[in-house]
Amino acid sequence: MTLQYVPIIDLGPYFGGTAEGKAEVAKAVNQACRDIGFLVITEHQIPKELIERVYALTSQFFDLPMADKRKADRPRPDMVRGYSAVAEESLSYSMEEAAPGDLKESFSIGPTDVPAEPYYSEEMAGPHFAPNVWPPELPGFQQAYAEYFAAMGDLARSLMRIFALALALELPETFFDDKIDKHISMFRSLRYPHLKEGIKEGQLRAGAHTDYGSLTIVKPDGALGGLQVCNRDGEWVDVPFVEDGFVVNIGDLMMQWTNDQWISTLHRVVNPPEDAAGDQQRKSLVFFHQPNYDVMVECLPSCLADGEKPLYAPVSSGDHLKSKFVRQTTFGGSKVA
Ligand SMILES: O=C(O)CCC(=O)C(=O)O
Ligand SMILES: [Fe+2]
Repeated sequence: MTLQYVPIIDLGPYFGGTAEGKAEVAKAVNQACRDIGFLVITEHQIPKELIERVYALTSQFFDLPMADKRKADRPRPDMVRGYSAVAEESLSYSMEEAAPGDLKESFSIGPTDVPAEPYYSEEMAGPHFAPNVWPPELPGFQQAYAEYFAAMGDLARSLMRIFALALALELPETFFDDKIDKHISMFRSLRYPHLKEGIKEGQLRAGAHTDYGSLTIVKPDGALGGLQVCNRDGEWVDVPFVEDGFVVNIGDLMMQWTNDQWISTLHRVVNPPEDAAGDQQRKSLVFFHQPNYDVMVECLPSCLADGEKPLYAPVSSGDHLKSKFVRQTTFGGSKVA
């Protein structure tokens, strides 16, 4: 039976380290990625204290006056760093479809503590290791964000190991390790204000889109107006909110790697219901995991049945990401691509 809802999967048995425990988790993850492309994970080993610290500093940042947030403004359209205000981006643009700007503001960082080696600065590295921009006002912010980025990188590596186990018996658990050891991921905090008026026709907190990379790890809060996923029957279903859980979904690159055996699912963030009481402002912490820029993503041999052909031409992780970024930003409503 195909899962039509997002399952909740306890990673405890994987981290417990026994072969049975790992196989049990890998099996559940395989089904989730095949059927709906989303799962909620619990027992993920990320300290609650770190999540709470990042949340608190994120609130402080978004509460700053606009002029102060603008001190950490996004430097260039192809550099996803720093602050973007409400409606400056539309995720639906990345799907080649015109849509009003998303009702969210964001703050983004890329890799921190980048080594002073040519790999990170040569032409091919493009904007992937661009310097971060930080808000000058908030002590502890840079430290907390860098710690969170590192913790998410570690969790993503564990998830990629589970993916390797889930995909094929013949793939070693560490198959992806050397493809993500210089990952070009992005961590982005989001605040969706609770707007009661001025919302345009079709304007959402985040328009329907798929994510680009290998996987995404989201820490949502419980506000009304949350994340929805389009299931195999074409219905929008709510992602369950689990207090200490993370939402994980796979992105387009993982779908290509598996020749569509796993799906990068359309999702969106809806507005709160019109009669929602109180302030239903929503905050989320989103980590977009993206393999090393020079990794060629091409169909895994174990995902090809006899006589089947790869559906996608091989693409480098860096080129794939760059092609998506530029489309996502809007300036005065026109598409920059
Ligand atoms: O805020 C969320 O829960 C998810 C947002 C999202 O899907 C994205 O930014 O790609
Ligand atoms: Fe997304």
